[in-house]
Amino acid sequence: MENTTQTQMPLVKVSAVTKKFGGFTALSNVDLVIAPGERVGLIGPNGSGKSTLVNCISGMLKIDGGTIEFAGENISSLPPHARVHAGIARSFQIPRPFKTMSVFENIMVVLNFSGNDRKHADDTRTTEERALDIVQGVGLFGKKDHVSASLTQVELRKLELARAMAANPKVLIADEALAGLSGAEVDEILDLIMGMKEKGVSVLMIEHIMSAVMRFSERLVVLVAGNKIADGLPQDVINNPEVIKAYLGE
Ligand SMILES: Nc1ncnc2c1ncn2[C@@H]1O[C@H](COP(=O)(O)OP(=O)(O)OP(=O)(O)O)[C@@H](O)[C@H]1O
Repeated sequence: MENTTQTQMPLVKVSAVTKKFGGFTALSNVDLVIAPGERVGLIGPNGSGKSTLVNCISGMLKIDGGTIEFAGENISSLPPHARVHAGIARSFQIPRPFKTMSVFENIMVVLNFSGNDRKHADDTRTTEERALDIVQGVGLFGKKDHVSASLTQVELRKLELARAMAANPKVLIADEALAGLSGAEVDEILDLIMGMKEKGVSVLMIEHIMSAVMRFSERLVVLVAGNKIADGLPQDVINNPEVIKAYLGE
């Protein structure tokens, strides 16, 4: 069930990646391609290797075999900060916002340390103006001067998204961004993540909430026990007997 419609140069290209923890193989020859601006859902039963795969892409884990390319460059041995700099942002696990700083200050920190390097040449806004635009973009303008420790759960997710966007990424890895939110809040955060496509940002989303995965994904990838068992259009993938068996057998 490989997607054969991809003709653009992939933004992310994971080829035959293997990751072992001691004698245990957490990922076995996994391939994954993400096109520029594409929204890809990554699902699989608990312990199937989803976090391990995104940790390999973001550089938190070293791979034991295969290659990871980003925009045509082999980044397999780059440290995490160099991958962030190249345009890979990871949200919802680390880094956490600075609790004693305001929403605005949290965005300024990211812009000063990473986003400014990667801003578009024709962007004439000041750093402060850019920070305010980002804060406004996630609906936190009214809270811009509030310390992040005072934010609600859904506001914190918005701040994390804003921090990821401030780094001006080409791909965002959203790892269980919707966990613990109410139905309306899930829709709110999902809308923000889906809106990134208009900014040209690709998103790889790990998520257990299937209704959200189906709404979000242009393509759906399934890992089971460290192997990719399906990769294609979401409707096709969820009707794949091997995928159904993997979930029912959980
Ligand atoms: N640092 C580690 N050392 C040893 N084993 C690990 C380590 N990290 C992950 N594993 C093992 O690798 C397997 C894959 O774990 P991983 O966290 O990638 O799964 P997952 O699909 O993200 O699961 P979940 O949906 O529960 O988050 C599991 O069996 C896990 O116990």
